[in-house]
Amino acid sequence: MPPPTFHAFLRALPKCEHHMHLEGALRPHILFQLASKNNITLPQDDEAFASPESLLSRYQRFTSLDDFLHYYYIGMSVLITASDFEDLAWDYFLHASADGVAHAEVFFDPQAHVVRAVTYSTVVDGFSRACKRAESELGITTILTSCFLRHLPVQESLDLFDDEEVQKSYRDGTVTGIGLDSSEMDFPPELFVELFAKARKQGLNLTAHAGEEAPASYIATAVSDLRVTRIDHGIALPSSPDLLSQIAASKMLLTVCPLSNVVLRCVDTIADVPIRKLLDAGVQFSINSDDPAYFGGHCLDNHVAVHEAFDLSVDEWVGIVRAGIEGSWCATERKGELLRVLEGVVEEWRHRLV
Ligand SMILES: Nc1ncnc2[nH]cnc12
Ligand SMILES: [Zn+2]
Repeated sequence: MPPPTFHAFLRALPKCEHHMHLEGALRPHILFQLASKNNITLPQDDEAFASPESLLSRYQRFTSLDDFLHYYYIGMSVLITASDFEDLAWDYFLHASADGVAHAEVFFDPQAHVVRAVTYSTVVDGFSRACKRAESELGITTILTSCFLRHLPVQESLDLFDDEEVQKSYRDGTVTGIGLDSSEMDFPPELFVELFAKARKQGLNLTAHAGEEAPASYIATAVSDLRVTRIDHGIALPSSPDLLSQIAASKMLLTVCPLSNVVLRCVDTIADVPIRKLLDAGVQFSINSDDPAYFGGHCLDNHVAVHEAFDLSVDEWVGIVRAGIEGSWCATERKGELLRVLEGVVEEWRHRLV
């Protein structure tokens, strides 16, 4: 743990979280409660599902992204009603608020719900109700981004994108962007060029998971072919010095998720997340929780873990948080507000931290 004062400083910073999957906030004991309420039978041939405790201990032994995704998709199968989705997101926003998150751009995976006959509107109604509450009761501004699952046939993503309910959510601004997630290896970004071209034409924000387990070439094609304005994870970036310089010069934001990278064995330890390399190269990045219920920590825990591993200076932290504000998809006025809060925090804390 950093000294108590530094921990309080990290908490006080007006952090923007850009990379968290709302379904990844489903904690095992809630998962079991919802399974019982909604009459969902959890797999009986896997002893991990014997109890919330055994499930949680299985989460500590993930072997890869795909091993995690297996549990992630089973877990979310207990979400049925709009209230289930609302309660899940609200639980996340309460944690985010306690962590000092000021602005949250959150993902959800519509294809994983519509395939179970839970309608897109049910999911979006529930999540957007929680977003509205987060804004009015917690003062957290929010943005919802619909992610498409890259392990499924491309045509399924195009069909869902064109669906009337989905289009309505884009038109009315309830959902303002698309992302690309799920199994990465062998599903390179360029497969989804048509989907992203359509979304771009509609003025949606574009992001993609890239360079999490797969090499930097996935980051390159996410940028060149999908024309994303953000990269989720991107930890493979330093392996390509030219691309590293290009991303740094473009000021594109990487949404780095340190605890996730360790738990999913993309790196051995937090010290192997390329935080120092990104800072030295001038790459803009934010620090995020990805799937907090599965990876053992929320946004602040990720900041603390990075501080413990890299012992960053106050100025480096201020730079990271400023990059997060500037790289957010919120309105310019909100960015201005958050930058002023950041200035106030620095003024209040700098003398206490020397
Ligand atoms: N870390 C991750 N990578 C890819 N897809 C995901 N879906 C939820 N978490 C994910
Ligand atoms: Zn993710």
